[in-house]
Amino acid sequence: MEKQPRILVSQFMLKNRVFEVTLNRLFLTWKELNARKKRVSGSIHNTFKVGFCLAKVLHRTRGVTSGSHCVPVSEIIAVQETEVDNIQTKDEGKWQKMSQKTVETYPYAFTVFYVERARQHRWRCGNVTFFCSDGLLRQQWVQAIKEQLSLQTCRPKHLLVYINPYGGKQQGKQIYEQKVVQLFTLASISTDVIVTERANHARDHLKTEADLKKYDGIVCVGGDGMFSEVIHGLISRTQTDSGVDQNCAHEKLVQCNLRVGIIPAGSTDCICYATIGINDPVTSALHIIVGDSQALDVCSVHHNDTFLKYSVSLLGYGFYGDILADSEKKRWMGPARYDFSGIKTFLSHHYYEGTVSFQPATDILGNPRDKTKCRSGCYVCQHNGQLFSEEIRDESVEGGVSENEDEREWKVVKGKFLAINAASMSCACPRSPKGLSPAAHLADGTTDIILVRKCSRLNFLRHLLRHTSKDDQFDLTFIEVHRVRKFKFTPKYCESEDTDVKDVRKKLFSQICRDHPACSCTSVNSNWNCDGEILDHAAVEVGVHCQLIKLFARGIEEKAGV
Ligand SMILES: CCCCCCCCCCCCC/C=C/[C@@H](O)[C@H](COP(=O)(O)O)NC(=O)CCCCCCCCCCCCCCC
Ligand SMILES: Nc1ncnc2c1ncn2[C@@H]1O[C@H](COP(=O)(O)OP(=O)(O)O)[C@@H](O)[C@H]1O
Ligand SMILES: [Ca+2]
Repeated sequence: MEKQPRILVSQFMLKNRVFEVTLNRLFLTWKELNARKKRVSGSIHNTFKVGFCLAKVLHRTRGVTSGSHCVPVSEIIAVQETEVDNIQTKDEGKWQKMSQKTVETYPYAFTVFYVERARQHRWRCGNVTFFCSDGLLRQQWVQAIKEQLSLQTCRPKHLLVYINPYGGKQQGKQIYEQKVVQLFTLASISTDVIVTERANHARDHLKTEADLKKYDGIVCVGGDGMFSEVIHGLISRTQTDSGVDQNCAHEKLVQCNLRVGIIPAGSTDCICYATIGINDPVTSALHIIVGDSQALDVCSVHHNDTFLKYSVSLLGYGFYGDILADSEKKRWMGPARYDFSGIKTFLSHHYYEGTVSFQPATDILGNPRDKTKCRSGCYVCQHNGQLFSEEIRDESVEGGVSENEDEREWKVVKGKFLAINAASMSCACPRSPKGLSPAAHLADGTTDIILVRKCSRLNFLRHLLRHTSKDDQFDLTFIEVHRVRKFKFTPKYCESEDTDVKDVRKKLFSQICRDHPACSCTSVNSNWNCDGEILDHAAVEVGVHCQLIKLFARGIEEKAGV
């Protein structure tokens, strides 16, 4: 077949007007040739139904000026030849068939589907249909656009999808079928879908059974808990395949190559919200289709040299641990369980004693009190990621852990805490759009430890309320925040080798309450909330693994659509 020219320029009809349409390696543009020409009634409009109606073209695309449009090739979803006979145009608010005259004059059409930016970081699938009188010209254009799309090698072709039918409002299956399937089909993505039948089904399948070579990525439909399952399966599988022992807290873990996409259908959806800017299934599906990639830090959590869990968002002891433990009993309430347990936990006002030790990350760019935030293409993440990989290289040359790391000073904070939170990312979510640590980075190799010391209910409420306003939630005397690469927590009432938290509670409960006759405390230790899962131990050792996994995301874009 004849080789396509590098740039295609042709004239096509659109909205009954003539447009000059240009395609090069980077952009598809269309520009009205005679902008003043009056619109003829019954004209062709570029919003219409083709099979199923994806979305109205709202002319919100970046780079749109009046009569001129520009779509990056990297944001084209698909191109299709269009049957002119079946096209319905929207005119004066009503769907109408195109006039016979137009059909006869311009019987050849093709439709381009592309990403449109809407409000609050939402993406939608827009479309535009060009009409012409020459069948060969249409064929040449469709072919050329398809060729450009085939050069987008970062796009996934075959995906493994896990759906949690019980997450959030139990809508996972419906959300996937009604909002995602048609987009994947349009983008020629094939899928193997597994609807989970029990907790840890996805994790175990990934860990031992799934033939990962077959896929270009994994998609999970659910909340943060479901995402956690998927990355546990994927990280464990990658380490096993590479002979790395997860139980060794100081071992360098091997990065996972397969990207993971999250179709939000959970209760908090913090990971999706903080990496894309919104928890919206269509937006997530489009980020998967265009083949976005965002690296993510992962914390490993160990107890006495035994691996417990990984965390990518919140590791919270005290307040958020107690909320989670209480809310698990109220799953039937759906996402509202967190508000209910939140108020209950706030009123109970428990504090916990213990020691937090950490190595402050001093050699990196960024600080938890920064005003600038982690955004798409973040310089801080790139810089610190580079620094981190250089350190790792040096270590492997010398063999063993670098001296620098061991020599770094450990800070020790002892006290009574309402909450100890480690946020590896902002933890932005619909409840708090700026998150627990607004300046935290997705991929800088660090986590922000937020210590909330014992204070009055009123002061704690002030701190909580500031998560929902512009005020600085760290600018309070009882709050400390540190950016770290590693930390340890030791509860005052330590667990012995073989006992778990429940045994400790039993053992110490009587003694504590003898010491404080008026106290209403129910437990001496809290639980760790690890991305929405409860850990079995209170004493933990945590290390950050810089950019261990990758998501189908690009970080939050600086400027959203109008
Ligand atoms: C008074 C208003 C205070 C608003 C404070 C909001 C801070 C919210 C920060 C939330 C960070 C969430 C980090 C992510 C955690 C998720 O991994 C994890 C699992 O998600 P999944 O169920 O989708 O699987 N989710 C959670 O652990 C849920 C945390 C929910 C926190 C809700 C907090 C509500 C607090 C209400 C306090 C009310 C005081 C009222 C006084 C009269
Ligand atoms: N088929 C299933 N039945 C019961 N639990 C499941 C199933 N699939 C996954 N889970 C578990 O459900 C929990 C919550 O899932 P998630 O999708 O995060 O919803 P939510 O955001 O409402 O917590 C996770 O711990 C996950 O392991
Ligand atoms: Ca981080």
